[in-house]
Amino acid sequence: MSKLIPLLQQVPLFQDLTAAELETISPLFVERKYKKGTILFFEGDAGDEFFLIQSGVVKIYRIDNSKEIILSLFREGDYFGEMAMLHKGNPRSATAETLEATSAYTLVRAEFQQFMERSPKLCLRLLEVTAERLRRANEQIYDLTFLDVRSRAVKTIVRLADEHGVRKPNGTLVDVKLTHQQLANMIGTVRESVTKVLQELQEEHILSIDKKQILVRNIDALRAMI
Ligand SMILES: Nc1ncnc2c1ncn2[C@@H]1O[C@@H]2COP(=O)(O)O[C@H]2[C@H]1O
Repeated sequence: MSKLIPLLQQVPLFQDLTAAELETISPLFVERKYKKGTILFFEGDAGDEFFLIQSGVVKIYRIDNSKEIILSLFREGDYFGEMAMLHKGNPRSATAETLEATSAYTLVRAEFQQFMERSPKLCLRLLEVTAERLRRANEQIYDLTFLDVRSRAVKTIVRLADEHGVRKPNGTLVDVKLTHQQLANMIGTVRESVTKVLQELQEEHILSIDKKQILVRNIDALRAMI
């Protein structure tokens, strides 16, 4: 059995495929390894590959005049690059860059489309994830329009804890190393404002930071703020 099959079985997108379908699709993926800081593709590139992360972290962002907004962070079991692939001729909607050494499986458009044509369940799962990402993008628009920096920072940290958190005896550790600048690029503000909010939250004993990793000590207090 291919070593990819256990990963595919854990990814909601592929979880309805039969054992035979998994056996057919798994050899079509190509395993790739990337160093930290590798650009996988740029916004605007032509794209015909789908990426499934085996390990590591990838940031999805847009940049304008050296100002960056991070749209999402993806980790093991997450996929990206499906948008340009679904519609031939659509360019990449954002840039993808590894935040850590990353291992991913890639699949070319023709193979993926063949599978979509054969598997309505795969299409439904793809729609579910796309709808969830749209819901989150709507929330980001709302937050950027109506919330102040502290509320946006709190929401971002709660989301990081929910999506990248590892339970520890003294709280939830966000399992991604992020600089204040990268957090600012997720929140849509400047580094100085993030430093100020993080300082306040540390003084309130809600979180602590060690080697660029956030440990949320009181997630309930953080949730109560949003
Ligand atoms: N707002 C977003 N939230 C989550 N993922 C996104 C968002 N925008 C783009 N992406 C992902 O980033 C990828 C960039 O390349 P694609 O447009 O091919 O496919 C895109 C999606 O997989």
